[in-house]
Amino acid sequence: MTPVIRFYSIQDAYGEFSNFAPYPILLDKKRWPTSEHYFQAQKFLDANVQERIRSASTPLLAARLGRDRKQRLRADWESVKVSVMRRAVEAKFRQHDDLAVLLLSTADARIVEHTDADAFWGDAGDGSGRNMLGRILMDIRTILQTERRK
Ligand SMILES: Nc1nc(O)c(N)c(N[C@@H]2O[C@H](COP(=O)(O)O)[C@@H](O)[C@H]2O)n1
Repeated sequence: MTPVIRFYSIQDAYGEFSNFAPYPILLDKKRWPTSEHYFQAQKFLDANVQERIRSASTPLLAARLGRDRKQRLRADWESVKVSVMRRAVEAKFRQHDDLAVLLLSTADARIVEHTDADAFWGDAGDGSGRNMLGRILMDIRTILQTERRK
């Protein structure tokens, strides 16, 4: 049977896979404290709002700012959010080799963001969620496996 790796809290096993884990990334010529900061900031086209989110002191605060609907969400967000997440997560694993090694160590395990707080990026707690973050992680793992086999 395929093993399953469930992650969520950054304090627990495989917490490094969470976007809240403290692994800065360089993207769009800027340094982002976490992939969560980058993802949340891309919801907005206003450079000032993006900058406020980039400067947030914690990923939780960045997420709160990104979820604040007083700010106007970019019109195409629903159609671009998965590719934005993929870009952020790929940057994180390419820019931190220790993370790439950890991801590769999971071999062919199914990776699941396990939380009842999120039915899109996570599994909704009962497996009914889409687990999009887990899927992105597994896609990036496949790319890294292929590259490192060459
Ligand atoms: N720590 C945490 N708390 C929540 O309430 C969550 N929903 C998640 N999931 C992560 O949230 C990010 C997406 O946020 P949006 O709801 O799209 O603004 C993404 O990083 C999920 O992995 N995490």
